[in-house]
Amino acid sequence: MARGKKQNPFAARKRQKRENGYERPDRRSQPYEEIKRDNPFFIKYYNLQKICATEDEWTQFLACIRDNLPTTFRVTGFKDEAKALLKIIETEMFSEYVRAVAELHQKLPEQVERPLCLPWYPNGMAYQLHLTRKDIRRSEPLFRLHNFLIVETTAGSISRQEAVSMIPPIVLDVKPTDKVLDMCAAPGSKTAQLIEALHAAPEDHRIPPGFVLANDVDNNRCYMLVHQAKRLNSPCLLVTNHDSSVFPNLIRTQPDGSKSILKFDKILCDVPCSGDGTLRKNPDIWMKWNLAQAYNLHGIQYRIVRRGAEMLEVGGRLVYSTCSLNPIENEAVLQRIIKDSDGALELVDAGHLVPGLKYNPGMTNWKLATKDVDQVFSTFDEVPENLHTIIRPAMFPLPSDELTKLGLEKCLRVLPHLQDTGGFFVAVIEKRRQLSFEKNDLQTLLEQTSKVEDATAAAAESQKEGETGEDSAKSVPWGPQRKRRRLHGYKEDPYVFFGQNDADYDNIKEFYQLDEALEKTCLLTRCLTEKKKNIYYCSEPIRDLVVNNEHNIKIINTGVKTFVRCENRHTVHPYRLAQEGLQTSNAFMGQTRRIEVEREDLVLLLNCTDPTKPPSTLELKPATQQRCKELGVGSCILKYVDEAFTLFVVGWRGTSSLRAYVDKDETIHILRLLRADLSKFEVNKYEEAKKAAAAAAAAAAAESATAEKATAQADEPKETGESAAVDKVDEDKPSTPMDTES
Ligand SMILES: C[S@@+](CC[C@H](N)C(=O)[O-])C[C@H]1O[C@@H](n2cnc3c(N)ncnc32)[C@H](O)[C@@H]1O
Repeated sequence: MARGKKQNPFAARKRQKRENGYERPDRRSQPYEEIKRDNPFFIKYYNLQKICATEDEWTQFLACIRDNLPTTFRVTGFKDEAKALLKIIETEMFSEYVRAVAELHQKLPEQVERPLCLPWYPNGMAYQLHLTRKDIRRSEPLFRLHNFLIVETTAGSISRQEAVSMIPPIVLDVKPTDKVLDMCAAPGSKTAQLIEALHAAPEDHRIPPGFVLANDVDNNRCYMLVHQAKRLNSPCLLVTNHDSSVFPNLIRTQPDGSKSILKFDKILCDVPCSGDGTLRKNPDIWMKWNLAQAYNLHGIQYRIVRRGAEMLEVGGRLVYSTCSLNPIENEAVLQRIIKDSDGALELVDAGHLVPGLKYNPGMTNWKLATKDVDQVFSTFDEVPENLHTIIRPAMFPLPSDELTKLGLEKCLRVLPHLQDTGGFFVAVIEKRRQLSFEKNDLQTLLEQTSKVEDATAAAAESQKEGETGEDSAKSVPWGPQRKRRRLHGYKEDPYVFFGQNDADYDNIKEFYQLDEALEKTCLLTRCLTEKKKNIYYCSEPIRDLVVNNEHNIKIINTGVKTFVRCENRHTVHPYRLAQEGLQTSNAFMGQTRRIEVEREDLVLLLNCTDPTKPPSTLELKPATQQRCKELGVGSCILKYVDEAFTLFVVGWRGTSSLRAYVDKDETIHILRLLRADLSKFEVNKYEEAKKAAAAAAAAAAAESATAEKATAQADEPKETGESAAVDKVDEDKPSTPMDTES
C-alpha cells in the first residue's frame, strides 16, 4: 500500500491477525486436559529474557507453570462477623476438608495437608486449598466444600480470587477517607477489596467519607462488575463505563460550594494484558500466546497509566498491575511514564506492605524479538523497517545511566514457582508534584458541561412535545425509563434524587425514626414516577459526582437498595426495609422498629423457608412475644447479640407472626454463624443426579414394560376388554411390525 494512503483499520487488524498466525482455537473440541501445555515461542522468549536468575529456578518455573492452579479464597471484610466466619472455616470447614480430601485421594486424614493460610494477606484472612477448581466442582466427596464456597461467595462473605490478584489492592493501601479510582475494574474482584478497605473502620465513620469509582470500557463486563460489587452493599461505589485512556476530568463540589476538578488519592490501573501469568488457570493461553499481543497492548497500557497519573492527587498513590510476565507490558510501560513525568512520579518499594510475599525485583534489562523469536533486538536501530510500526523505540530499555535513576527494581515480579501461585506484576507509584502535561482547565470543563446539559434538556423537551398522554410521562431528560439496547451497550435508567421536600421521606423518617444525618437528598430512585418502588441510598460524595458529571460520563450503577414499596391490606406503612441497605441504614434508625431476639428465635425464623407459613409469634421466647405485641405490623430490625459479633436482620412483624426477610444464601450464612443445623440446606448434587437418573430409568422401564405388555396383548387372542381396546387402536392404525416396535 502506498504511503500516506489511509488504511482500513479493520482490514489491517485482520491482516495482522493472519500474519501473527492467530486463529481462535475451538475450545469445545479441545477440553483443558488435552491442551498441550507448551509453546516453543513462549519458552524461547522468556528464556531469552532471563526472568529467572538461575537454570535451576528456570526449570522450577517451567514445571510450575504447566501445573494446575490451587484454589484460593479470602474472607471478606474486617468485621467481627468476618472473624467469626474465619473461626468456623478454620475448625468445622477444614475438618470437613480433611475428611473429604482423604476420601477423594484414599488417604488417612493425618496424611492430608491442611489448607495454607497466605502469610502475606492481612489478618490471616486468605487461604489456599490443595485442590484445583475442577477438583472441587467435580468430586462428590467435596460437595459440602463446594456448597460452602458457592453460598458464602453469593452472600458476600468470602471471595474466590486468585492469590496474586489480591496483591494490588493491598499495596494501594486504601483508607476510609480516600477518593479511589479503579480504571479497569471488571469483573471486579479487586474493586471488592478496595470497597472493603474503605469500610474497614465502621467505628470511626457510619458511612466512609471516601468512595470508589470503578470503571471499565466494556459495557457487558460493567454489569459483571456491578454484580460482584453489589454483594458488599456499599453506598460509596459508582460504576462507570468509559475508555480510561481518555477518561474525562470530573467535577466535584468543594466544602465551600465552589467547583473543582476531581483528583484521586488512590488509583488502581489493573490494565488489559496478554495474561500469560494466568497460564495455570487458563491453559488455552498456551495455544494463543504470541509476542504480537504484548506489542499491541503496550500502547494502551501506557495511555491508561498516563491518564491515571494525570488524575492522581499530588501525594497520591497509583498501582500499576498486570497478570503478564512480559517486560514489554510491565517495566517498559513504567520506564516510559516515569521518564515522561520528569521527576513528578516516583516508583516506591511496596514489598514491606506484603510481608512474607516472595517476589523477584523488576527487570532492568530486556530484549525485543520477532514473533517467532528468531531475531532478537537490543536497540531500535537493529529493528528492520517493516517492523517499525509494531516494535517502537520506547519499548527498549533506556540507557543504563538513565534507567538506574528510575528504580525499576522496586517493582514486584511474582513468578508462579515462588509460592505456587499464578504470575503477576505490580508497581507502586507516588506523585510528588503536578505533571507538565496535566490538563486542569476547570472553566472550559464547566462550560462544556453546561452546554451538554442545555442540549440534553432541549432534546428532552422536543421529545416531550412530540409525545402525548401516557408516553410523555415516561420522557425524562436522560432518556426513556426502560433500558434499551444500544450500539454501545444499554442506555441506563435515570438517577432521580429526593428533593428537600418529599412526602415519602417524611413518612419513612417518622415510621423508622430516621436520624436526619442520613442525608435525605442522597436517597434516589431509578425512574420518574409519583409512586416510588425501590429507594436506593448513595453517600454524599457519590451523589455529588453523579449530579455534576452525569452528562460527562456514562454511569452504570450506584446506590444500595434501602427501602422497598410493600403494600398489602395489613400494612400501615408503604415501605419495608431492604436487607441490602441495612448495613448502612441501621446506624440511623431509632428504637421503634427493633426487636432483640435470642439465638433459638433467630434460628427458628431463618429455618422457615415457606413464605406462606411464617412462624407464629406464639412459638417465640416470652420476651420476644412481648416485644412483638408492642410492635405494630410492618418491617422491623431483628437484633441478635452473640459473644463475638452482633447481627442485624430485616424482619417482618405480621398480625400474628414474625419472619426474617433475607434471601436463601444470606440465611445459610447466618445460620452457619449461629452454628445451627444446616443439613436442610445441604444439597448433594451427585445424589440428586443419581436420584433423577434412577427416576428416569424407572420411568423408562415402566414405559417399556407397558409397551411390551401392549405388544404381548396385541399378539394374544382378543377376548378381554383391554385387548379389545388394543384392537381398536390396531384397527385405527395399520398394524405393522414397525408400529409394534415403536
Ligand atoms: C485485567 S482486567 C481487569 C481485572 C479487574 N481489575 C479485576 O480485578 O477483576 C482488564 C480490564 O480492562 C478493561 N479495559 C480494556 N481496555 C480498557 C480501557 N481502554 N479503558 C478501561 N478499561 C479497559 C477490560 O474490559 C478488562 O475488564
